Amino acid sequence: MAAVLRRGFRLVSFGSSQLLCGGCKHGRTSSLSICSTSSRNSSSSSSSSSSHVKVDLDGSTGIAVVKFQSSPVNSMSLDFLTELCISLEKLELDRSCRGVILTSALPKIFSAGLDITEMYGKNPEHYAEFWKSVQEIWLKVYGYSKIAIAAINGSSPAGGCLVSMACDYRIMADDPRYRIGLNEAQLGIVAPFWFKDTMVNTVGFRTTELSLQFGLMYSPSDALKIGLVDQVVPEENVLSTATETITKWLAIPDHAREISKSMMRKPMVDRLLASRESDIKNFVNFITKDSIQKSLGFYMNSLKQRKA
Ligand SMILES: CC/C=C\CCC/C=C/C(=O)SCCNC(=O)CCNC(=O)[C@H](O)C(C)(C)COP(=O)(O)OP(=O)(O)OC[C@H]1O[C@@H](n2cnc3c(N)ncnc32)[C@H](O)[C@@H]1OP(=O)(O)O
Repeated sequence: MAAVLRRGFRLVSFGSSQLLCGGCKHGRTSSLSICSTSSRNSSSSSSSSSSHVKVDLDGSTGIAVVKFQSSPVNSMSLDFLTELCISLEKLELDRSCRGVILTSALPKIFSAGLDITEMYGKNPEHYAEFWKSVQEIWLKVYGYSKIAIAAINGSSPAGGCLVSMACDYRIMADDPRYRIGLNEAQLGIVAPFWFKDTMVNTVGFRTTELSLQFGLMYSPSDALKIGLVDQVVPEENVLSTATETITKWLAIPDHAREISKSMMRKPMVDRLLASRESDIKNFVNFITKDSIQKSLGFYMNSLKQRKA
């Protein structure tokens, strides 16, 4: 079975089989396969690209670089989340991959977080499908069996911060214009319990309490002080530092690292798995409220006006 799955990965970059993405069941795989390309060379390195995500796997080191390439700001739309989840799932099934680096192909932005247009002016069914895909990306990254390092080469608010925190280690570019944090409160929305718990497990209770209530965004140096990121390096060194870092992690026997990680993270993964439906209902009830839609509308307009 594993061999079949691996062959599927080689031949069809974003495979049409649900088997290939057992943890990412949006039922959206076939439409995404249309725009993807892939190639593999003799040393079993490979590249694949879809509209939102590019993957380069170096077969000699076992390191895959997963680049977000969703212009203009890598906002996490349903399609983005689906493609990212499928890419990570395939790498998880690929025995030649031992760790992934998540980074951005765009300048100045790691990810603008969840795509606000997916949460505004749509119907409840759409919100439920979207939220399921948000849950899935968190479940995939937080529970990832392989090493996951975030190379944060730009701003990373809200959902972008969540995905970074779900990784094993975070390296951020030292540009003082960049910001990272869970700023949901500033949009008039509330980070759900699993965003909160991920932050508590990263920076501790008190810092999370202040961060969530104020919707605080941190500069790289402040993020380093509170432990939201593990290292701050010059922007041009972010990817090379991530590669050096992952190489150190690769020196640990996979099974020992993986079981240790699971021991730390499984209770939180299980908590969301046990309450997925109620969490979706809660999100849909919340996001469909007139007052919340109004807040999101104001926020979207303020983003546009800031530019004008
Ligand atoms: C019960 C639980 C309930 C709810 C839980 C919900 C949890 C939500 C999590 C989230 O992730 S919400 C999203 C939070 N994200 C943000 O607040 C980021 C907002 N964006 C920015 O701050 C900036 O855009 C930036 C990312 C710093 C980039 O700045 P820059 O100056 O480079 O670009 P610009 O602002 O001009 O934006 C370009 C373009 O992109 C649109 N945009 C930006 N962010 C988003 C987004 N998150 N979703 C959708 N669209 C976004 C922006 O409006 C511009 O559009 P335009 O070109 O059409 O004007």
